[in-house]
Amino acid sequence: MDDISDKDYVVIDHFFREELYAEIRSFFLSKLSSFKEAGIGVDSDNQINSKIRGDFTYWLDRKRDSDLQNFWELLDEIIQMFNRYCYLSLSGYEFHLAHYPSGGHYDKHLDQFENRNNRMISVVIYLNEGWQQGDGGELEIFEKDGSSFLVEPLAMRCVMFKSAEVPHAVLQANKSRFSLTGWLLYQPSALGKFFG
Ligand SMILES: O=C(O)CCC(=O)C(=O)O
Ligand SMILES: [Fe+2]
Repeated sequence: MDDISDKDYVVIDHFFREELYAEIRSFFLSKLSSFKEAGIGVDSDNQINSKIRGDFTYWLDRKRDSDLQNFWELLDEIIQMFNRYCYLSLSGYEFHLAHYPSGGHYDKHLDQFENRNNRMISVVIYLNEGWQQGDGGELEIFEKDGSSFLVEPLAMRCVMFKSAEVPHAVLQANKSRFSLTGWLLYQPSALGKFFG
């Protein structure tokens, strides 16, 4: 909590109990055939441009995806913590599973859209067991002074950052790259269901 207040981002390893991690990963694998090519922008603006991003996503829905019940409950706790310790007024979230096939990347961007600015905190959880140097798909985080550093997308690692403040990019993956990505919202939104 202190890190995200001071530095705008935080990287946490071993974020989950093993059991919860295993549940998320097996859910991910069970949905892999239903992923769709991700777009950029919101709603009617939503365009697919694989020059900018090359991932495939599956938007989650708490009611339908009740196999992730333990994850949803953890998320409720995380939101409460942000509200209590960082004085945010988070009241919703939107999450998707993301698959970057080999060759996929995402250019430098911010997670807020021009016409929609309710994404407060970005949360990325990586599911890549046995990731090694050379597999690619590192998350590049840009600091305010323009310097940047790389975060390896290791299994059980969670990265959180302020959606409006931290520019970031996903370097080209040389192997399939799996993650669970989402946004904690200032106001709830159903938009997530309609794009990606
Ligand atoms: O998967 C990641 O490391 C970041 C993904 C991302 O930036 C996004 O989906 O907006
Ligand atoms: Fe992003």
